[in-house]
Amino acid sequence: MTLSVTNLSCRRGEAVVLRGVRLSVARGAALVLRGPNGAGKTTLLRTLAGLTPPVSGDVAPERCAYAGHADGLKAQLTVGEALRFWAAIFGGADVGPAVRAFDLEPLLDRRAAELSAGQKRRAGLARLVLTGRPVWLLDEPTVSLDTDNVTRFAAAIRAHLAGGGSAIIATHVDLGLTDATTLDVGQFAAGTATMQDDPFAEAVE
Ligand SMILES: Nc1ncnc2c1ncn2[C@@H]1O[C@H](COP(=O)(O)OP(=O)(O)OP(=O)(O)O)[C@@H](O)[C@H]1O
Repeated sequence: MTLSVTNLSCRRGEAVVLRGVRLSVARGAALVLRGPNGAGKTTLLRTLAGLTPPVSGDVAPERCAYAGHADGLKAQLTVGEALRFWAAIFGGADVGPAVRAFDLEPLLDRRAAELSAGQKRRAGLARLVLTGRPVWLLDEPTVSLDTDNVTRFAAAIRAHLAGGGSAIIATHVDLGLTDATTLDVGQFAAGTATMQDDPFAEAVE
């Protein structure tokens, strides 16, 4: 099993958004999070990524690579500089596979500040490949991508899965991951609970 959590409760600000989350994703598998706007998909992914401490339960952020709504690029760095920086941070991986997976060769000398939204997104998603981490946490990753690049990104996910990785994805776009299982996040809704109501809250304050 690549990632398994039980009895995870998640907060957003002072609100407890999700309670009793149970999920697992195996090597080579993808899990697609479902639920309407506000259900808690981003909250769950941020908690799994270690960006927001869980109210209760354990996560393993060191095994995860997160791609959220922001691309995480420094405006003044070129795409090549950003990729080499990330590669150095995550253990010195060759940037070639990431460049090829996201068709970044023509953009390597361009500063992030001068990229289109979709170009920024491709450069940001390339970081996933460079991390070498087994679990990709993806929050609406295809925003700003054109059709060809959605296809390219879906191929990158499939390659990651084929290599024994896994992915947990919040997406409203069909990525063609026919074997993916789905998880309805709404079943874990915590109602109107706040941190003050939660007996575990002090443990993470
Ligand atoms: N910074 C914040 N502080 C407090 N509450 C927040 C904050 N951001 C979001 N929320 C609330 O947390 C709940 C869960 O939001 P979340 O972003 O996880 O939903 P989502 O399922 O990802 O929605 P969407 O499909 O719109 O992206 C919502 O009720 C939302 O209003």
